[in-house]
Amino acid sequence: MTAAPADAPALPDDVLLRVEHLTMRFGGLVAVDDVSFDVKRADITALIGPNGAGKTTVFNCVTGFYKPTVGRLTLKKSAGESWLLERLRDHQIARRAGVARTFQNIRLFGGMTALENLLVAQHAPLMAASGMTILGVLGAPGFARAERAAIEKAKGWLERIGLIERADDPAADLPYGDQRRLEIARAMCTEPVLLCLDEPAAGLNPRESAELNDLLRSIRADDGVAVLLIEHDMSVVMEISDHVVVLDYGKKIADGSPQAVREDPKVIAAYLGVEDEEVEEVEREIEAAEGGPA
Ligand SMILES: Nc1ncnc2c1ncn2[C@@H]1O[C@H](COP(=O)(O)OP(=O)(O)OP(=O)(O)O)[C@@H](O)[C@H]1O
Repeated sequence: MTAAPADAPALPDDVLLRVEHLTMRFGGLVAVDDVSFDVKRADITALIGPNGAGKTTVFNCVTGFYKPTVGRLTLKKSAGESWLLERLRDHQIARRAGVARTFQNIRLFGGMTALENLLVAQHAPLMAASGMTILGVLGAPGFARAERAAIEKAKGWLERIGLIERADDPAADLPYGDQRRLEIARAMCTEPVLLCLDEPAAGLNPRESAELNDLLRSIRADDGVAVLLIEHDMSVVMEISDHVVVLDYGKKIADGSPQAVREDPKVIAAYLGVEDEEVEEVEREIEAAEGGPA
């Protein structure tokens, strides 16, 4: 592992997370190879690429599930101060640095109600209000206040995701798309600065996909929370992302606006599965289709 610098560097105002030279090796396999990119505040950044490109591994490094073999992950803490995520344990990244995540497969507590799932997410502030004592839980006015605030917050999120009528239903009884949005609401109840979503649109029908897009847009606009998502559904990526980072065989091959990335011959080649020497040919075909070189 590379030595981390003595001090976390200050990031430009508009940058929330800076990934620098991220490399992750599993034995002889280089799953992520010298990848660098920025996630800006209140932007939706999509991480895309063919199967096995290294997207989940980048996610796992940002959220602390893996310690990078090499690289620096700087997350802005407050004006002039930053966290170095590679130095923190995963629970510290979630609780102290404010990075929340969801997984490819839904991980709600299926037997608990929708409301209870959102209350569980607020366990940490509730326990802090109890002073970590049973007397605190039973009698302290501070705990009662914190509990009321937690319920209000949970109800507010159920309203936002259109599930207030189903607050008392077990999470497992909800349709798939509702479970996805509930999971995102649960992550948002931890008040993150960065929300990491692993394939949030997977398995959704077009209506559920549109509801997800609306929710993510409102998180960007109303909560000012930056979103980093892995997504295979290009209609979701192109519709809601501000910034797209493309990986292929562990390396970054493109980084820019959805429009720029969509027209990048290297990206098209990666998705079509053509060899490196065929990229120029793809480039010529795109130019021809667009009526000649730009
Ligand atoms: N824990 C691990 N041990 C060994 N190899 C791993 C591990 N995790 C991932 N890999 C390998 O690293 C490479 C990148 O995998 P990763 O899951 O990050 O790709 P991905 O882009 O998320 O793929 P997908 O779109 O299929 O989910 C793959 O070759 C994978 O087999």
